[in-house]
Amino acid sequence: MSVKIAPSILAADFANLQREVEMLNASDADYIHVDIMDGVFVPNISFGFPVTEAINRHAQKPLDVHLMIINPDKYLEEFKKAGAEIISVHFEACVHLHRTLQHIKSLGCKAGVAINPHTPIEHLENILEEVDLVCLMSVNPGFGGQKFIPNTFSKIKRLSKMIADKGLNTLIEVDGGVNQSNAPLLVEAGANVLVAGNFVFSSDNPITTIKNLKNIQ
Ligand SMILES: O=C(CO)[C@@H](O)[C@H](O)COP(=O)(O)O
Repeated sequence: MSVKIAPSILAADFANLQREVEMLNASDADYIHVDIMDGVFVPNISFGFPVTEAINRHAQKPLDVHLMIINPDKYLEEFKKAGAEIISVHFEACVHLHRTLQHIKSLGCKAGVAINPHTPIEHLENILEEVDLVCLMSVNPGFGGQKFIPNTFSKIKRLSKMIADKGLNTLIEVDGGVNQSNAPLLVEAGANVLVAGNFVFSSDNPITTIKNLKNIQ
């Protein structure tokens, strides 16, 4: 299976969102990664339902919605309505993670769990069967354009083994500081979805940048 690419719309030009989404439609991107930040779980506020819905109105790729918010259960229906196909909640924000994942699936969405750089993947041992995608944060969540944290490599390898040992096909997504230098190593370690924000949108030719990431073996 070739690696899936999920450009993070957080790094797009918000004044030209339709144009940016149309660019992603024309690219090899597999998903559009949508970062929702509440200013409480993370020290930044991004955007909410109306902007997600506006992105979805133009998108021809599935929306991969990453909720960096407390109390995600309260907002799952709204994000489903706004167009989310994958909804990832943070392990650190969910007291009843099993219940939250069932809730996401009951809406017909794929259920993802995002974990912070300091959170051991071993915490997912007893929930992995319920998870469609694990989003390994390779930066502290809250901002685009940060430096990649190298402990991600060992987390990918351990998670890959855990998934294989259980006979699952859970996707491993890496999010934060992904670029052309670390991407081949991430894929080699076992990542199958790469989120890239600034690396894509700040490049001279985002379509070519996405294609180059996609062609990593
Ligand atoms: O969730 C986050 C940040 O909290 C990420 O999705 C970033 O948006 C990725 O951006 P880059 O690090 O690739 O610029």
